[in-house]
Amino acid sequence: MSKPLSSQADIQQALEVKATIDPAEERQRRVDFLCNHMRESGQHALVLGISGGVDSTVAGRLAQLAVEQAREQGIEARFYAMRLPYGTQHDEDDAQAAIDFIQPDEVLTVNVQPASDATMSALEAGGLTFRDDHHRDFVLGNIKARQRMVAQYAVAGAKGGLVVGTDQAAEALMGFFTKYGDGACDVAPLTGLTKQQVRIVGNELGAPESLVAKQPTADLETLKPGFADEEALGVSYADIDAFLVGQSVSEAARTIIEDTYARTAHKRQLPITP
Ligand SMILES: Nc1ncnc2c1ncn2[C@@H]1O[C@H](COP(=O)(O)OP(=O)(O)OC[C@H]2O[C@@H]([n+]3cccc(C(=O)O)c3)[C@H](O)[C@@H]2O)[C@@H](O)[C@H]1O
Ligand SMILES: Nc1ncnc2c1ncn2[C@@H]1O[C@H](COP(=O)(O)OP(=O)(O)OP(=O)(O)O)[C@@H](O)[C@H]1O
Ligand SMILES: [Mg+2]
Repeated sequence: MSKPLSSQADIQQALEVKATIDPAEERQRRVDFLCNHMRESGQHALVLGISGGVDSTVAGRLAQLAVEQAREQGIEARFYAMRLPYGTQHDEDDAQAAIDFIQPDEVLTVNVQPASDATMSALEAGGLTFRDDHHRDFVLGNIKARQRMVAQYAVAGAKGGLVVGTDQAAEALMGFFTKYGDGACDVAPLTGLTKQQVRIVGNELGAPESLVAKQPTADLETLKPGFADEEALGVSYADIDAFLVGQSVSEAARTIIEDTYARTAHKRQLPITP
C-alpha cells in the first residue's frame, strides 16, 4: 500500500515554517538557541564550514554572536570557522568576504582534496566502477561533502565543540543535502527558514548584499563548477519558498516538489530500523 501524500499544510508544519518572520526576533531567537544549547550541553565551542554561500554566511555570523553572548555570560567559548576547499575554490573571494563579515574567533583551513581523492582512488583500486565520468564526479561530490563533515567533527572533538549545520526548510523539503555529509550536525540554527527568509536574516545581520543575493550552489561537482542548485533541482527557490509558505505554485512545480519530498523522506529521519 502506498503512503498517502502529505498535504502542503502538513509539510509546512513538519518543517516548522512560518509564513512571515520578524527578522530581529528570528536573529535573537537563533543566537539564544546556539548559546543556550552549547551551555546546556557542557560544550564550549561551535564549528562550521564557511563556503561563501548565503547559508553558511548567516549561520556563521549567528554562531559568532552566540559565542560572544556566552562570553558575556562568563563562559569561555569560541567559534571555529573552517575553510574547506577542494583544491582551489573558484569563488574563494566570496568565502573570504564571508569570513570578513563573520569575524570568527578562529579560522582553520583544511583542503579536502587529498583525502577525497585518496578515498576515490582506493575505491577504484578496490574494484568500484561508474557508468561514466559524470557519475563518478557526482559520487566524488558526496565524498567531498562527507570529508568536510569528518574535518568539522575532528575540530569539534578536539575543542569540545558542537558542529553547526546550515540546513534550512528549502533544502529539507527537497532533501537537497548529502546524507551524513553536510546533513550531519549537532545544531541546526536555520531550521524552519525558507531560502528568502535566510536572506532576510542575513540582511538583518548586515551581511554583504553580494553574498545575500548570491546564486545558491552545492558546488560539489568538479565537472560543473558553481552548478546552480535550481538547475539541479529542476525548480526555482521562489517556487520552493512559495510552496513552503502555503502559496499556490504551478502544477509542474508542485509535482516536482511533492515527489522529491516523498522520495527523500529517509534523509529527514533517523536510520530505518526493523
Ligand atoms: N528509500 C531509502 N531509504 C533509506 N535510505 C535510502 C533510501 N534511498 C536512498 N537511500 C540512501 O541514501 C543515499 C543517497 O543519499 P546521498 O548519499 O545524500 O546522495 P544523493 O541524494 O544521491 O546526492 C546528494 C544530493 O544533494 C545535493 N547536495 C549535497 C550537498 C550539499 C547540497 C547543497 O545544497 O549545497 C546539495 C547534491 O548535489 C546531490 O544532488 C543512497 O546511496 C542510500 O544510501
Ligand atoms: N568549500 C567549502 N568550504 C567550507 N564549507 C563548505 C564548503 N562547501 C560547503 N560547505 C559547507 O556545507 C554547507 C552546505 O552547502 P550549501 O551550498 O548548502 O550552503 P552555502 O554554500 O552556505 O549556501 P548556498 O546553499 O546558498 O550555496 C555549507 O553551508 C558549508 O557549511
Ligand atoms: Mg553553497
